[in-house]
Formats: sequence, structure tokens, C-alpha cells
Amino acid sequence: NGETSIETVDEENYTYKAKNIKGDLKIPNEIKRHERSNFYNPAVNLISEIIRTGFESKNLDLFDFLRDKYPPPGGLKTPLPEYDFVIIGAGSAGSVLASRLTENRNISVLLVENGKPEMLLTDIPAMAPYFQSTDYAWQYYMEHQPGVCMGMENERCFWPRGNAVGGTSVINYMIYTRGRPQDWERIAANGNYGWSYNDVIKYYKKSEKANLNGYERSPYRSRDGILPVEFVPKKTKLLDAFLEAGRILGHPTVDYNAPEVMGFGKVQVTISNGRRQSAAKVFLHSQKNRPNLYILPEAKATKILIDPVTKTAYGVEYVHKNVLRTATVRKEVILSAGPIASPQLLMLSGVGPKEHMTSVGINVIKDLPVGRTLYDHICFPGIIFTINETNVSLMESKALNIPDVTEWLRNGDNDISSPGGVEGIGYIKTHVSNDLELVPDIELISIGGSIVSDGGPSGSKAVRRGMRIRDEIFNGAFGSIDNTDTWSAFPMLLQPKSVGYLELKDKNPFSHPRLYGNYLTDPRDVATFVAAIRHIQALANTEPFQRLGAKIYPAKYPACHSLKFDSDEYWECALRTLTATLHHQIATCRMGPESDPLAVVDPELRVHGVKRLRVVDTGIIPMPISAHTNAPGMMIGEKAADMIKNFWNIYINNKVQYS
Ligand SMILES: Cc1cc2nc3c(=O)[nH]c(=O)nc-3n(C[C@H](O)[C@H](O)[C@H](O)COP(=O)(O)OP(=O)(O)OC[C@H]3O[C@@H](n4cnc5c(N)ncnc54)[C@H](O)[C@@H]3O)c2cc1C
Repeated sequence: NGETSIETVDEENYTYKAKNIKGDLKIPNEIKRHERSNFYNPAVNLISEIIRTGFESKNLDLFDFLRDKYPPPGGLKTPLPEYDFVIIGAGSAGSVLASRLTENRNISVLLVENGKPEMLLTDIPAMAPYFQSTDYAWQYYMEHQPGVCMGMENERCFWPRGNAVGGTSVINYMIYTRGRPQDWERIAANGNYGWSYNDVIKYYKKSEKANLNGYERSPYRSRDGILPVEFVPKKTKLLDAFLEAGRILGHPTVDYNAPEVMGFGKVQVTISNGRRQSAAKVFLHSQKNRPNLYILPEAKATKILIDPVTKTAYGVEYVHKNVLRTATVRKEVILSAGPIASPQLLMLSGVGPKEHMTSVGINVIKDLPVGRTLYDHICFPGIIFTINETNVSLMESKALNIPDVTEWLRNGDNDISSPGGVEGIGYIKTHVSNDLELVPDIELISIGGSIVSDGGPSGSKAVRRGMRIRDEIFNGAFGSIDNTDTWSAFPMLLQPKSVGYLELKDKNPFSHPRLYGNYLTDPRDVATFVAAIRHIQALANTEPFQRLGAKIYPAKYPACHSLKFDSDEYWECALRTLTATLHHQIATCRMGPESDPLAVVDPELRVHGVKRLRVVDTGIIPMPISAHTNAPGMMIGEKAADMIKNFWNIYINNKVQYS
């Protein structure tokens, strides 16, 4: 029946005994104590209680009926000992890849996922900020870096990642962006054949089922795929003002995902009928009855098995229901565990920088710069404008209540279908950019409110808590405008010059790796932010925002008290206090030709120097792109599926049985 138990994992004592790791390895306390916020909003309270109880009941999942089901194929109780492919991680990329590979019924895939399936509540777009503080997210923190994230708990930035069937696409804000053409042209020009804009657009379109009023005839959009990409049905006057102000300052209103023009647009989202469309919902749930696809939730891969002599991957070790098992592969092991867990697993399995791995006691099979490059997109949520009209912005206190949730359940489209308040996207090239091409250095994210919009006595405060902003910092800066009508635009730094890295804490697969953002270490990044803040102020000074009485709010931060409000120095200090990430960590398993000293995988995503092992997730993106990374993740899954099918002649020798 597929039982391949080797040894048990004692969950009670959180000790992990495996024959190949000496001694007992303790699961660190900080991981056991999953952080949970106290939500005050009654609707949110009810919902978070449901999720919490669901996760805490060990043997009986009380709320299982709300969860998506992935029944094992063929009545199996546990997976078989061997598959054609084992994919680790059912996230944005892994879900697409598993779905595409098993279109051919002769190909068997085991998809090992640490998290649980989604539930009804993760479908609610307005709840996007809440899931970061539940067990649907890995609770990673960046290492302390002096001079950034100063206003956050323990002065550390929070780096949650999705822990679910569907991965981070289950907890994200559902914004759909593809990157500018130059991003992909530059990646291709660095020796990455097959990754030019024309190459990747094919795969974006392959997934997409666009329903974007006004862009039906665009050659860059497709209605033939299965991934819904839509506009948010409801909008506030603040979005109109943002787009109008943009036009006044020379930014046309455009399809911001089309290549020809750079401009502003209504946010495009992976939401349909008011419900989140995660990679799992779209690509896995509809295929869950395929007999050749075993989707295994709540299973943690702990090691990739690699023959040290032939340097060939032949299987995966994973823990499921306290039992350590192995599954071997006839073809390949594919790592889709995301930009933090994939490099961690590579290193735990003997693939990584020699010196570092030796220092934590791991035998090196292949010396590669795993984890040595890490870029992220950081933003600044603290430029907030008060509005002198009421009921203009999206306020949690007015939207997220039990009658609205009930109405959403019936009809879908109301304020609850807002992706956490995001309404508009704008690409700008600031005056400090020295890029010779028309490549934006900042994305502006226009919010139908701001980080004060979920406050007040009964507010959940989920957004500020999702960023882990300390209460005293938040209250000192914004206490007097909490829960009032406001507008804000978050500037997101698209092309960071500062580069981070990650490394193992130790060789325990249950430990979190050490994450170093190295944010704002390059002064050009600070200058770009300040230029972006000035541009947002210019937008707010245009007539459409002035009609609403937009006025910048002079927030006070302890570290900045000696600086004059609105000076460049003040904004730098504010930015260093409220440094927030938009969670687009990339490049930790960087793609590049063998000649690239920083490359981990080749342009076909095969790990350099190790056979039958690929990485297929956003960690392969080698350099910053002008995009949030969910759609690129799914595109990578699509493209990898084709590369793998070609490599193994899967189309040629076997008839495609499913579509
Ligand atoms: C709060 C938040 C908001 C975001 N908002 C947006 C947005 O609006 N738009 C956008 O485009 N992007 C957004 N992103 C980023 C985007 O969602 C991610 O970059 C993208 O989903 C990553 O895809 P991936 O396939 O690389 O990894 P993931 O989707 O993270 O998948 C990795 C999977 O591997 C699993 N896994 C990890 N380790 C193991 C293991 N050892 N064994 C088994 N399974 C394992 C994980 O549980 C996870 O399911 C957001 C991210 C966050 C955190």
C-alpha cells in the first residue's frame, strides 16, 4: 500500500530522529509558537477563531468541511514508493507544474506540500492581510539589520510565505502583474535562452482567462486559459482621483501589463465572482481526481536524496503524519518550495556554498552559490493623506461585518471582494533613475484608504500587524487619524540595488534559515524612495485630490523627532522606521548559464552539476523585475512544464489524455 516508513517523528516532543542525521534535532520554540494576532473585529474574530481551531485540533479537524479536499488517488492510504516526478511545494509554480505534467495520464506525479488545503475563508479577498498571522503562513523573520525595520517588533521585518496547498497565492493580495518587456529582455541577454519577453508572454497567455473590460482585443491578453484575471468590481473615488492625477502628470491610463506604454491603471487581480483564485483553486482543485496525481498536503520534505558519486537526484525524504518516508523518482525531483525553502532544502541535501555548508556540518555534494543572491521589493506605507470628505475610503469598520460576509457568500461582489484595499497600480521612472531605457524604478500602489483603515476600537488592525509594526510606533505616528478617511499610495522599489542573501541556521530541516535583506544599503535605493515620495505628493496636489481635501499627514516617529517634517532626511528616517516588504524575494536559486558565477540553475532550470534535479519557483528569477511575483511564478510553472515535457519526450511518445 505504499508504506515506506523508515522511522517515526515524535511530534509531541518536537524531536526528529532520522538515520542520516546524528542525534535529536529540536524544532525551535519560535516555530512551535505560531504567532497569532488578537483580532477584535467580530467577523474577523469569528473567522480567525475558526481557522485557529481548525489548525489546533490535532486528530479531528473540526472545520474540515470548509476545507478543499484532495482525496488520494486509487484509494491509496499513502503515496507509492516511486513516481515519475516528485514535486516539493504546491505553490504558485508547483501547482501549475503538477497540473500540466499530469495532463498526460502515463506520467505519475507526487506533489508534497507542507500546508493544508484552502478553506472557504481564504477565498475572501478583503481578508488578504489576515492570513499572514495564521498557520497558513510560514512565520519567517528577516535577521535584525540596524537602521531598517526600526518600527517593527524587535526591529525585524516579517517575511511570511504561504503554507498551504496553493502556497503564497493563498495568502497574497492577488495583484496580477507580469513585468515590463525590458525586464525579460535583460534576463535573456544574460545567457538565459528562452526567457525573452516574447518567450514568456506566451506562457502568461497560456494560463490566462482575462475578463478585462476595454482590453478584449489586446494581443497581449487571452481568454483561452483557466486563470481568471479581472478588475475589482467596486471602486472608490480615490481610484478615480489617482488615475486622473496620473493623467495630469503625464501618466496615461493604460493596461499596465501591455508592453507598449508605461502608465497607471486599475488593479488587475486573480479574483472571480468576488473570490480568490489561487494557483491551487485554478490548477489543482479541478484536476484532483486524476489517478496519476497524488496531492499530499501536510507533508514536509526534509531532504532531496542525491547520489554523491554520480551526483544524481533519485528521491525525496518527507515527513507525513509523524512518519518519515521516502519516494524515489523514475525521472526527476523538482523543487517548487519557494525562494526561501528551496535553497534551504538544496543546502540540507548537500548542494550549496562549500564553506558555509561545511561550517554547519553538511557534506558537500555540489558547491554552488545557493542563497547567495536575494533581491526583494520593499515599500513604504507611511505617506498618508487625510481627506475632508467622509465615506470616501474603504474602511474595515464599515465593510467587514457579518451581514456583508453573508451577502458576499450569496453574491460575491461587494466591498469584501477588494484585495485588501488595493485599487490602482502606476509605473513611474523617477528623476534619479539613470537607466537608459524606459524602465520604471517605482511602482505606486494606490489604496482605497491606508494602514489606518482597519483601526478603531473594533478594528482588526490586520494590515499593521501583518507588517509587525509596534503599537507604540503606530499610535505615536498615526493614532490621531486611526480609522478615519485617508488616501495613500505605497511606493514599491522595483529595481533595488541593495542585495541580500540567506543561509542555514543549522542542519535541522525544521529550523528557519537566516534571512538577510540588506535593505537600503545602497544610497541609490534611498534616493529613489525619496523621489517617489515627492511624486506622490505631486499627485496629491493635483485638482482631483485637492477636491477631496487631500492633505499630507505629518507622522511623528521617535527616531526622527529631531528632523524637520517633510525634509528629505525626515523621509529617509521614516522609511527606515516603516520599512515594509511586499514579499517578492527572488534570485536565491538564481538562473544563469554555467559561466555566471552566481547561477544555481541553468536556463532550463536544472541545478548546475546535479542530474535529475530542477528548481521551478520564483527563486530562479535572476534579477529584479517590475512585477509582483505571483503571475511570474505561475508563468515559470507553465514554461517549466513545457521544457520538462520536451526533455522527456512526453508529448512525442505518449498521447495526451487530459486537457
Ligand atoms: C503577504 C503576501 C502578499 C503578496 N501579494 C502578492 C500579490 O498581490 N501579487 C503577486 O503577484 N504576488 C504577491 N505576493 C508574492 C507571491 O504570491 C509569491 O512570490 C509567489 O506566490 C511565490 O510563488 P512560488 O511558487 O515561488 O512559492 P510559493 O507559492 O510560496 O510555494 C512554495 C510552497 O512550498 C511549500 N513548502 C515549502 N517548504 C516545503 C517543504 N519542506 N515540504 C513541502 N512543502 C514545502 C510551501 O508551503 C508553499 O506552499 C505576495 C506575497 C505575500 C507573502
